[in-house]
Amino acid sequence: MPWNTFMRAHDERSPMRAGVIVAGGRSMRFGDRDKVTADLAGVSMIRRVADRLVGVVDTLVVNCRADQIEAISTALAGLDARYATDADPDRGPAAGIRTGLDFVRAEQPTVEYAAVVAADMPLVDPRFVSHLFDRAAGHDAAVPRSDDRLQPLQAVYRVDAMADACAAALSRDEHRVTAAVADLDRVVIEEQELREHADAATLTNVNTRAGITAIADRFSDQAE
Ligand SMILES: Nc1nc2c(ncn2[C@@H]2O[C@H](COP(=O)(O)OP(=O)(O)OP(=O)(O)O)[C@@H](O)[C@H]2O)c(=O)[nH]1
Ligand SMILES: [Mg+2]
Repeated sequence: MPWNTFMRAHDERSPMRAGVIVAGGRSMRFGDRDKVTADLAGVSMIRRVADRLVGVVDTLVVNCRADQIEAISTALAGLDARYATDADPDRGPAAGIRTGLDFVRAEQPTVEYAAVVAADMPLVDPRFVSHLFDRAAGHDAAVPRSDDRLQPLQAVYRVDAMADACAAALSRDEHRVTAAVADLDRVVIEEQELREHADAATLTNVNTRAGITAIADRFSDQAE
């Protein structure tokens, strides 16, 4: 069954939710092209992420470099996505998250929480993203932990708090996203809760061409 490609029907009583797809990396391990627009069983990887997110958010923002917009907007044709481009590219995912959340803060002030998802996580489970929004309520963040590692690139953040925490970390020359997360009032989603609320592959990320091949059969029902 195709994923819902329409934005979540917003309930006026609840605060708006954003989805921020972080896509500004150089895909060095992937080879000679941008992995986020690479084909994954008939559909580009970033499109697969976006199609899964739009059913659980009210607004969609893509963080990338200016030179990626043409290819990414082609991949996302028909979706109402906004673009938050890195003024200073190649400063790592924390800088990308900051760019995306600063954009939301400026352009979409009614958004309190945003799901941040890396563009290379095409198996992101929308049911889990919804759960992360529920768990973040009243806190600054809900971040999963798997194999003893925080997974800050599939997490929900209070927009102001995480934008400020990323800015503070970067100003200390600290580029790890987990350094920013450490400054937040965060809820950590441990393995058992992850198992209960997410598809087992939700955190899978693709770095290489072999990584595409390894998960392609997960999408065989949706191939054109
Ligand atoms: N905005 C921005 N996003 C980044 C940057 N580096 C990585 N990312 C994103 O963060 C996520 C995880 O990063 P990686 O898996 O290292 O991806 P990558 O850096 O493109 O790939 P490699 O060059 O192989 O490390 C991906 O969605 C990337 O697009 C960056 O410098 N700026
Ligand atoms: Mg990288």
